[in-house]
Amino acid sequence: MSEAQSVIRAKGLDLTFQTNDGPVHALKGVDLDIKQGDFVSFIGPSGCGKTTFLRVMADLEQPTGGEITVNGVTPEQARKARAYGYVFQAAGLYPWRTIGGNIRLPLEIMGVPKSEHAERVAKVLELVELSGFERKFPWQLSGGMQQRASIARALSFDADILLMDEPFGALDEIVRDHLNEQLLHLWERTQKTIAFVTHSIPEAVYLSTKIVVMSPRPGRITDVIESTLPRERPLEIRESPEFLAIAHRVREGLRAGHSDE
Ligand SMILES: Nc1ncnc2c1ncn2[C@@H]1O[C@H](COP(=O)(O)OP(=O)(O)OP(=O)(O)O)[C@@H](O)[C@H]1O
Repeated sequence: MSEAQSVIRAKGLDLTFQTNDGPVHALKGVDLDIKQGDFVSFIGPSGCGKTTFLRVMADLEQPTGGEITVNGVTPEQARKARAYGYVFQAAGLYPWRTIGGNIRLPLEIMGVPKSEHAERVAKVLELVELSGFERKFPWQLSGGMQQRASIARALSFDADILLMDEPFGALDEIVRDHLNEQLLHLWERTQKTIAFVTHSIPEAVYLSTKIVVMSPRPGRITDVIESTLPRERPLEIRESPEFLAIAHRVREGLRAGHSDE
C-alpha cells in the first residue's frame, strides 16, 4: 500500500506575537506531518499554542518563521480552495436562522447553486444524527445538539479537513462521551482528516490516531504519540490496558513540559 499523503506539514514553524509586555513565543520550532485520514489531537496546558497552531493552518494567523503547507499549498491558497471546515468551542449558530438555515449559510456565501442546498443539508444532518431538526431554531436544541449542528455546518461544503478547537469543552461528560462516539463514526464514514484541540486526556486518547503533546513558553511539541488502538473503539476501550498505557504517556509528557508558574 502506498503511504498516505501529507495533508498538513509544518517545518520549523515559529510564531511570535509582539505585545506591550514584550514578545510572546506562541509557537517555536514546530515540526509535524499530518497524513490524509489522520485524527490528530493537540493537548497541552493553557497558552501552549494549540489554538494558534490551528489558526495558522486556517490562515487566520501568519507565522513569523518556518514553513507550513495545507494540502500541499500555502494556508492562504488552501483557505481559498475551501480545504477545511472550522468548528469552535461555542457552536456560534445564528439564533434567527433555523438549523437548516445555519448550515446553508456557508453554501450561500460560497455561491453553491441553490438547487444543491437541500440535498447537502440533508446529508450533513444525517451525518451528525440530526435528521428531522432542519426547521428547528438553535434555542430549541440542547448544547450537544447545537454543537453537532455546528459540525454539520463545517461539513456542508465537503472540505477534506476538519479543524476543531475544543468543540466539546463546554459540555458535560456524558454528552461529551456520546459526541466522541459519534465523531468517530463520522470520521470513519467520511475519511476526513481531523485536527482536534482538547484539554482532556481520555478524549485525546479515545479519538486520535496521533496525539501531539505541547508545552508552553515557548509553545512547542514535546511528544507525538502514534496510537496503537484499533480504529473500531467502543467506549469501554477506555478501560483497556493499552488505552491506559497511552493515557499514561500523555500524562507524563504533560508533566514534563509543565512549568511551576
Ligand atoms: N493575538 C494575540 N496577541 C498576542 N498574544 C497572543 C495572541 N493570541 C494568542 N496569544 C498568546 O499566545 C500564546 C498561545 O495562545 P493559544 O491561544 O494558542 O494557546 P492555547 O494552547 O490554545 O491555550 P488555551 O488552552 O487556553 O486555549 C498565549 O500566551 C497567548 O496569550
